[in-house]
Amino acid sequence: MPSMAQGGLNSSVQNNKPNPKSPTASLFSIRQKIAQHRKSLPIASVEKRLIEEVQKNDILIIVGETGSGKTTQLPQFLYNAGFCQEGKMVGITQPRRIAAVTVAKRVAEECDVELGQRVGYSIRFDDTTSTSTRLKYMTDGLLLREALLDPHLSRYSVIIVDEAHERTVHTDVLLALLKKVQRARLKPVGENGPQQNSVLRGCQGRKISPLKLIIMSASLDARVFSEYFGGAKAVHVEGRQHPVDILYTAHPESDYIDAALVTIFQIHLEEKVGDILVFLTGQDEIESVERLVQERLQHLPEDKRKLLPLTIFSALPSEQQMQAFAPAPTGFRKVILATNIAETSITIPGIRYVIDPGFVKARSYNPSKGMESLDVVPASKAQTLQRSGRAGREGPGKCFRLYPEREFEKLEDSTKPEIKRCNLSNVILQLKALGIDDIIGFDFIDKPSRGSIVKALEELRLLGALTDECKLENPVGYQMSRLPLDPVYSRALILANQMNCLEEMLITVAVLTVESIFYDPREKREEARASRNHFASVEGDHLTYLSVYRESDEFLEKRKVAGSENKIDKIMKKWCKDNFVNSRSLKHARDTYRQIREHVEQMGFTVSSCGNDMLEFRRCLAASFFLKAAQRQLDGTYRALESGEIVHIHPTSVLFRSKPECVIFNELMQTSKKYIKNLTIIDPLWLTELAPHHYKSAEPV
Ligand SMILES: Nc1ncnc2c1ncn2[C@@H]1O[C@H](COP(=O)(O)OP(=O)(O)OP(=O)(O)O)[C@@H](O)[C@H]1O
Repeated sequence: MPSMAQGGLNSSVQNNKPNPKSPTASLFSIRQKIAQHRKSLPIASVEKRLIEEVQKNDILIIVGETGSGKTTQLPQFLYNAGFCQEGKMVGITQPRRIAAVTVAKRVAEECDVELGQRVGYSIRFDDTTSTSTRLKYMTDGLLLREALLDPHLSRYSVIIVDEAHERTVHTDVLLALLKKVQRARLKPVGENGPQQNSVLRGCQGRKISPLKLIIMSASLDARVFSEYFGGAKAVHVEGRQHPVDILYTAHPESDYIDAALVTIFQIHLEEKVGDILVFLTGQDEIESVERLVQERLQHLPEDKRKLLPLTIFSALPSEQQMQAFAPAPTGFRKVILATNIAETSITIPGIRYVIDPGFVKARSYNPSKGMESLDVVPASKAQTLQRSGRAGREGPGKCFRLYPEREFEKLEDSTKPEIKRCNLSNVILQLKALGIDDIIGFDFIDKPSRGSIVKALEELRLLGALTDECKLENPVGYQMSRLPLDPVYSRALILANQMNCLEEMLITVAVLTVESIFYDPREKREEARASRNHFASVEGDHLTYLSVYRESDEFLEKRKVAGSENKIDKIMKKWCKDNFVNSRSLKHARDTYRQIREHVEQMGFTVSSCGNDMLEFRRCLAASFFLKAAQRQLDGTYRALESGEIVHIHPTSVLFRSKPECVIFNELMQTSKKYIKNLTIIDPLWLTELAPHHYKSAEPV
């Protein structure tokens, strides 16, 4: 792979400094600092060569160290080189929402423009772009949705797929789609090469020219991508902005949570100024470390307590995630407890220390059993490299890996592509909506197993999205593809609309999207259980969630709480604490409810409620989730009707003790046992009545 050594600098800073006493002086100095910072990035020295490579190659793979400036600078180089003329845009995709948002804000600041003007971001439920936007940061999933409306992606001159090493299912599908779009936008190859004079018409009759594609990461196996794109050129941007010292433990740690806590306090008490970023595996773990940090702080002398724990995980509402990006109050050190959503692309100002216990929660899926599992597994080398890359972005940093160096050598190089370990029904429905019919023959970079494709097609057929010939032809299928939800939840909303319980289903789906609506501290388990009883419905978890949500609504209503979001948040937090409800999860559920409600209303649905007729709502749950039904066996275990698996009711379910005869459930998870979660009691006869195409005879047992 040719590399680009650091050479001359291309950016320039203005020399005509204003009077230091003038009001514009401080603004000038901020601008000057930013300009100097940009000049100092390794990528700045190769701007001209990179642009030449983009001009010469329709597909370019760029590998460069973390922090070298790929994500923030390359789009600006392309803008300056004229790639956004005639209203065209450069699109930059990120696997994570948080990265799309924070990077766009930073680039807008660097360009000295208002966010949403030249530079903007667009993520599910939050679009800041305008007709003036030329550099558009977005999630890979969002670009896939855009392709539904504009199959040639005709508004883009260049698309940059950033952090491609993450190999999310959306990145993989997007790469395949972009390959197709690029071909469609090329004229038949003539003597002048492929990229000249080619003009097609976009969906709105606009002229469209060839599409440039750039694939980018710091930890990319460039060969895999190059081969996939028929020998595409790969270049390496050399140079790292600031050094990061990597430190390992001498021996393996038996308890990585405890080791992380010890390291947090060691840094806090012994190291120089600088904030700390700790990578943990999930919301529960993060919240328990947050509490432990608070507790241990109480044992420190008053003047040593200035450590502020903050959190970042995907179920946290965006504005709360953003709190981690604000500077710590004077004299305080921030310790940010994050999942791997903070692993790539983002720069959190102030971070000098990273603590990496070396684990990640990874989803896997067994299509034949329809069973998902979420296991804590060792992170890959690519992930650990990204993690250490979060230190050293503003100055030299340190990364504390909580395992011995010999363990690092044993890690997998990269993470197994998500497409090989997830339920594909969502992706396949989207591909179908994009007009891609032959899923098995589709040109994936890594083919998912035939078994999981067949299973997903079957599921979509049973949900009524596809015809018996696996074609997307009916209105229900199109409606389902328009909703940004798992097909089974989209179907549930469509059915609820017909059965007059859309309001109840919207709440249910919103609550099901959060990790856990209840707060269950180990030390107060009994008290928490007693409080949960107050919400508990004998008919199951879904109705219990409804009552939590509704009681929180009534509480706000009674108080006639008006005023700022902050005031509402405060009051809600107190209510949640008293009722052992997880306030962050509830807030997330409320936001999601609002967003999905907007979607269904745009689709022309009227949100009506079944009032107290919970029978109708349970019938609707049965009609929606009939693929996940389970029947009690003589020995008290359950048999999942679809797969025949022997399963157990999860102890967190309100039905754990009552053991009803027949239930529907939303999740089948393998942890210490095969557990079903989120259950509602149903009459087994409903299955044959409401899903006769699946349960043909009158005996589902
Ligand atoms: N929000 C921000 N606030 C302050 N500085 C920032 C911010 N975003 C980026 N930077 C600075 O710009 C540098 C380059 O960031 P950029 O995201 O372009 O690098 P990258 O090569 O894409 O890194 P990675 O591979 O880790 O995504 C960072 O190291 C940091 O110094």
